[in-house]
Amino acid sequence: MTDRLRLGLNIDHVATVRNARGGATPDPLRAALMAEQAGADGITAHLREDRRHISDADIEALMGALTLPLNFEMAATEEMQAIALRHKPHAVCIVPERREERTTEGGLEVAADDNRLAAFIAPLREAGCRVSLFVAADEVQIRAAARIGAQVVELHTGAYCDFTAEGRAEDATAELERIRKMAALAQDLGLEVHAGHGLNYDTVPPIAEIPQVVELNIGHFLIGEAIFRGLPDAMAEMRRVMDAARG
Ligand SMILES: CC(=O)[C@@H](O)[C@H](O)COP(=O)(O)O
Ligand SMILES: NCC(=O)COP(=O)(O)O
Repeated sequence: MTDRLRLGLNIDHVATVRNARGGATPDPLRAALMAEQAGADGITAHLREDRRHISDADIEALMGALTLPLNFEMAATEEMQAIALRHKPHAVCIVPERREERTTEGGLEVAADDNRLAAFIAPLREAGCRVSLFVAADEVQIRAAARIGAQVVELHTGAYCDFTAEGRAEDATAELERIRKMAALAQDLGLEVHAGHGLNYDTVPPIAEIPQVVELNIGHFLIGEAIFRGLPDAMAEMRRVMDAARG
């Protein structure tokens, strides 16, 4: 078996359920602590500008209670940079955000914004946060990420997952091939390679087989599965699927 593929659990949508009623339950911290016990390798939480799910208090609570590394997802704004520098999480992942989007739609446009992003990530890296950029499987973006000093790229698997769900097998295969090629390029450029968005038990195996990919961040699907089979069991099945694919 090649190196163990890490599983980061994204707990955003525990907060989505909580916020549906504006109360305190279900608590994303409880899910994170349960995931720790269930063998997660990390926790991912996305503090969106509109706070539609994860709140500032959630991040405070996670930082105070987690023993697992926190991967703090954030937009490239001064507000989020200040929050990240205050907490100094293990990792930050810079993601594009548009208020009107239902979920993250595309990857970060690094090349078109490289000078600003280079200056934006420098203090985060100097504060000891591992800096990841959430990008499409696109050579221009991967090369720009390496150029501006990111340590990690997280490859956006949303298009691949959407094509698969829509039965567009040829498009899914083509996107998967792009992801494979960009994972190899990213590693050649000295970047650590992660992948995430929209992954489920069916779409994970081909991604898990990519040798350069060392971490998957999975949230929406696993939180949904947890409704029916409980979080530990849902995660155990994903672990089994990942390990089986990794060989
Ligand atoms: C970047 C990414 O794909 C997710 O980690 C992100 O959190 C998606 O946004 P929502 O969780 O708001 O759907
Ligand atoms: N960066 C991807 C992530 O954290 C989880 O995305 P999803 O599984 O909720 O789509």
